[in-house]
Amino acid sequence: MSTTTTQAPATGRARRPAPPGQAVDATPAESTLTTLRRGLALSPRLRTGLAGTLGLAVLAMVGRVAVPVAVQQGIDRGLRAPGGPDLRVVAVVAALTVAVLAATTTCSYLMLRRLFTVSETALAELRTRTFRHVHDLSMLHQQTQRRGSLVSRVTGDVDQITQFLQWGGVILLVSVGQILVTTAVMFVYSWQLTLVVLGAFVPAAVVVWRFQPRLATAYGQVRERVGTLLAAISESVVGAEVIRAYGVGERTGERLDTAVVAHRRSQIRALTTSVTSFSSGEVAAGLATAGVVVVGVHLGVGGGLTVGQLTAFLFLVTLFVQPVQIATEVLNEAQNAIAGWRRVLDVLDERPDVADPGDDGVPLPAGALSVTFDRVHFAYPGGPEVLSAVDLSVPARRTVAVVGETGSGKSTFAKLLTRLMDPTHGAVLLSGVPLTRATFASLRSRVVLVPQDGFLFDGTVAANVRLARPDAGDDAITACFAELGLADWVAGLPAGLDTNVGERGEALSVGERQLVALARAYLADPDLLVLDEATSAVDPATEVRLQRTLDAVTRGRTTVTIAHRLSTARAADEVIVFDAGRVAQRGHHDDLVAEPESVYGRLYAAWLAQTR
Ligand SMILES: Nc1ncnc2c1ncn2[C@@H]1O[C@H](COP(=O)(O)OP(=O)(O)OP(=O)(O)O)[C@@H](O)[C@H]1O
Repeated sequence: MSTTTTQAPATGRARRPAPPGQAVDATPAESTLTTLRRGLALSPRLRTGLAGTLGLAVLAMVGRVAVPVAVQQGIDRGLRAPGGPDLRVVAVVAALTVAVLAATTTCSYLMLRRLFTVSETALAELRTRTFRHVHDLSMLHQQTQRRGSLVSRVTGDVDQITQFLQWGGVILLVSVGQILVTTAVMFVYSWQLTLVVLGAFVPAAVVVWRFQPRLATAYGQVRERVGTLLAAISESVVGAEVIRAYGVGERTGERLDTAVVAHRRSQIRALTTSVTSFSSGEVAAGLATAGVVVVGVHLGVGGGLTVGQLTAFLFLVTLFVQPVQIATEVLNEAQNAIAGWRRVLDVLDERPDVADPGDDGVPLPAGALSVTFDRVHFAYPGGPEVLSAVDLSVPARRTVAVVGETGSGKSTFAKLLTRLMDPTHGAVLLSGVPLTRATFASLRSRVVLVPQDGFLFDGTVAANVRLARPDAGDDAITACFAELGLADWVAGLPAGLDTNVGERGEALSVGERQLVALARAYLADPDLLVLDEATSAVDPATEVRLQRTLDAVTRGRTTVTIAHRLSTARAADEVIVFDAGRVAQRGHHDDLVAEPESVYGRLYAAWLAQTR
């Protein structure tokens, strides 16, 4: 039976999702419009009240056009009135202009407020959704070299969309409004001059249009390089200790330098392309103004245009040219945002490695859980098989130790057992329920994995333990430490339960971190506990304390321990020995050591020699 997950793509659109484990950096070529359509479909809130916002943008623009119209009316009907200058008309025109400007300023304020609120809300949702999805992709997708790339999608790429929608989007809306209103007023004054202006911009429009695909490619590369740069930075920060210890700062620095240079080059390439496209707008602006002066004077001489109308038209040309140039620039910036959007959408399209069966799922049966591996095979994406035909069962309440040489498949076994990954073939069952059918809510509350490094979050000891049961009060947490025989250890901490453990728990020793992680598992009260024993040496006192705590935590529940210390294997009800991805032996420690030539016999002899 194949248990490979087949969940529909997150965006629910027709494009074929990438299979689990496939690189998300392989951004397929896709047109700007397709990306926009996909993006808007995924964030429908962005379209909320768009017509109203556009309406407000157009109204806001009326204010700007009011000035040239007022100048024309002031000159033709006031200063150059047929019966001599009429200052009353000038005063009325001025008062009306002030009123129109006040009304349009209000429209402009309302438009900006709507735009900011809608875009911030929609993009906050997109960021949260992307983050959750990246989290769901866990195990197979979040491999070190790609973490920077994934992080850049949730941060930089979403920021790029936000910046564009808020500033570029506003400017684009305002510009489009200004172009529309100005064109209409220009037509009223002179359709011939309006055609001259529009004609001057036709070649520029063609250039901008033709440059869009090139810009899309150039900015696509920029966004990808930002991801590579973040990956290089995150690796050098996370691995700072090793880098210093081995004096390999220069080599790591070189990787960073290469990423910085590649980013700079792609950015320059994108900007050069955008400047070429932008310059065509400059040329068109010059042509339009010159054309209006020449044709306007010609029309004026023929009596087809008054001085006031020509003056107003020249104002209007400026009002038309300015937003056209700005819109060209914004369109270029839009390509950067669209490239970011495409990367965010691509990540959302990736199928999670494992998916919650949701309403089709069933809760795990009550009580301690039994474990069955039914001919389980597993291979990491693109790699060889690391677990082959694993067939085993562990009765409920049994304590089992899993041992084997490094790389024999023990951690892979633990990840399959806790459904951090699904087998390539075969099935894992808990009390007869295939894990692929167990609801996440039931699985995550009944099965707990304590990883080797006992990861702690920045916060107090109590807050870290409380992660297992958010409603647990300090009394319950104190009682939990007491039941584990750790009351005196907690009392010895600088601020007891309120002691801060620091980032990743680094203010505590490795052994102490394990104690907190075990208390967390104990409070969760799981029915199946999977422990990855710490390999790092802890001092003898902590080791004794850890062992006592472990005994208390595992009592009465099914426990599978990835055992690095064979003292743990010796104390287990049964030992399962892995060798090159297969179960080589299983039985009680005493029976297994009776065969000194077996895998376990050799492991035990090596361990004894090392501990002596
Ligand atoms: N994320 C991964 N991608 C590709 N291959 C992996 C990955 N994780 C582990 N492997 C490979 O799978 C095999 C089994 O690894 P696993 O971590 O299960 O071994 P292990 O017995 O737990 O080793 P150790 O005792 O050192 O922790 C190894 O050959 C390892 O290289």
